[in-house]
Amino acid sequence: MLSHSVAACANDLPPRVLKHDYRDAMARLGAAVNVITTDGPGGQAGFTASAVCSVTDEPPTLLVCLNRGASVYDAFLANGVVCVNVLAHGQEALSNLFGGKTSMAERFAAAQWGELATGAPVLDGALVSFDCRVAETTQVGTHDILFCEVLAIRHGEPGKGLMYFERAYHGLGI
Ligand SMILES: NC(=O)c1ccc[n+]([C@@H]2O[C@H](COP(=O)([O-])OP(=O)(O)OC[C@H]3O[C@@H](n4cnc5c(N)ncnc54)[C@H](O)[C@@H]3O)[C@@H](O)[C@H]2O)c1
Ligand SMILES: Cc1cc2c(cc1C)N(C[C@H](O)[C@H](O)[C@H](O)COP(=O)(O)O)c1[nH]c(=O)[nH]c(=O)c1N2
Repeated sequence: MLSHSVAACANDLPPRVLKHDYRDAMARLGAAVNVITTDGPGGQAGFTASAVCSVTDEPPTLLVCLNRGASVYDAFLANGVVCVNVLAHGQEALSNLFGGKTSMAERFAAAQWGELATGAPVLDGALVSFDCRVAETTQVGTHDILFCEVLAIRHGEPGKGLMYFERAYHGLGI
């Protein structure tokens, strides 16, 4: 009962945060940079994502937020498989290529790729890659949240991670 009235109260609050203020604030929430790939009946596609995190280890599941306006959206929807390739420091150019407005051919020509269980492209030189099937999808605002069940993992060479913080890339770690 209490939680119901709290929720009703929360729904009555007026929206106070503008989009650009939200983005300015989010710029301070540092995150790892990943290239998310897919392949299958919808074709090969990939995009850069920082909105990625672990959900549960039983079953091993991570989430990826994908803007429905992205050119890659239809391919991801049709294929139902993804590979989350965690970028290493030094792969900034690849992040920018997969970050938009370049053709898929140009994006994939810039690196070497393998595959694991699903056929989604696995990036040579990634710190680690998670090969997944999309178990569930939820829509929130402009984005789909893909809940991705991990079917196989490939570890790359250890090295510095690539972080995105204050709208710039930074190396992190050893
Ligand atoms: N989650 C996302 O979709 C996301 C995250 C990072 C960057 N981007 C893309 O890269 C561009 C450059 O980003 P930037 O960090 O240099 O500057 P920015 O001012 O556009 O974004 C600052 C921060 O806001 C968040 N953000 C940006 N666009 C978002 C969106 N559409 N939905 C949810 N969160 C969003 C991210 O955390 C981002 O790091 C953005 O305009 C956007 O197109 C998208
Ligand atoms: C560092 C960084 C981080 C992100 C992005 C960009 C960059 C540079 N982009 C944007 C995304 O990569 C871009 O929109 C896609 O490549 C699709 O662009 P096209 O529509 O194909 O031009 C992005 N998009 C998204 O849907 N979810 C995300 O988490 C992120 N994160």
